[in-house]
Amino acid sequence: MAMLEFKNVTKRFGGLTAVGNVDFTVDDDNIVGLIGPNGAGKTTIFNLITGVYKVTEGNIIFQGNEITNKEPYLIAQCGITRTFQNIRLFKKLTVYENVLTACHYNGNYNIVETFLRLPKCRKEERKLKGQTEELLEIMGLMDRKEMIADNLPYGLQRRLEIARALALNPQLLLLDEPAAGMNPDETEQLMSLISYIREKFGVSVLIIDHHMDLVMGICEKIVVLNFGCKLAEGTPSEIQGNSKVVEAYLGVEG
Ligand SMILES: Nc1ncnc2c1ncn2[C@@H]1O[C@H](COP(=O)(O)OP(=O)(O)OP(=O)(O)O)[C@@H](O)[C@H]1O
Repeated sequence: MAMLEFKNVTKRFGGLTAVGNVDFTVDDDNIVGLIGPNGAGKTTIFNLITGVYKVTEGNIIFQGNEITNKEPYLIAQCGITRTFQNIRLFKKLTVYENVLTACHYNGNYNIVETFLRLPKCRKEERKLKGQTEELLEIMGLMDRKEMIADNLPYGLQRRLEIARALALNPQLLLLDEPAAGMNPDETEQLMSLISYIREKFGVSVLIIDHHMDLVMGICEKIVVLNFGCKLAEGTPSEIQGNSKVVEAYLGVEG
């Protein structure tokens, strides 16, 4: 069974069809790429999956359950988390605090236990601090843990955002242009990291990116959008050899 089924989904903004009757699936343990020219509807699809935008027509099914038009916090609770094209962090908090606050979402203690500093609360706090350090280690951020997030180099801010998304223990991670602004070396390191994250956390990943080497290098499947419609779907080699895709991206000689 597919982890995520995006079934004949349409999103209209007034007269503009941003996503028109698009369908695709994301299987367990898969990395799927969503590519297409600017304005093709990629981020709108992320906003529909996460409940930020309401679907006009169609259905979104996650692990067999209908999540169409549910509230974003309920969808996050189901196990879908995301990063954003324009990075969203607590800019004035440290790197460590950014991840710890996200880990607290999974904390299993209440306000009374916290106030009274009961043993259960102290044990939970130790567990969350351990989780935070493990995530910082994996993301290569441990040596910057006391740095204010806003002062981190751009590429590391993107890694920090992924760490925060992973702190919520997702089953499906949505990454919106994680390599934006990165140089080729950083992009290559990020590719290895995303593959490692899939193995380590057993998550599926849906990724939007314009770096073709990244998308072609790590995805099992690629979905290509153009003007809100699905133009093609297939393995990286199928997509690279698809004449419609080459035409949409590169244009044809007149
Ligand atoms: N809230 C909104 N209101 C009106 N139109 C919107 C809204 N959000 C997106 N759109 C429109 O929907 C279309 C698809 O936009 P979207 O941001 O999904 O494209 P994209 O493929 O992610 O592009 P990019 O690669 O530039 O980020 C665009 O024409 C955009 O202007």
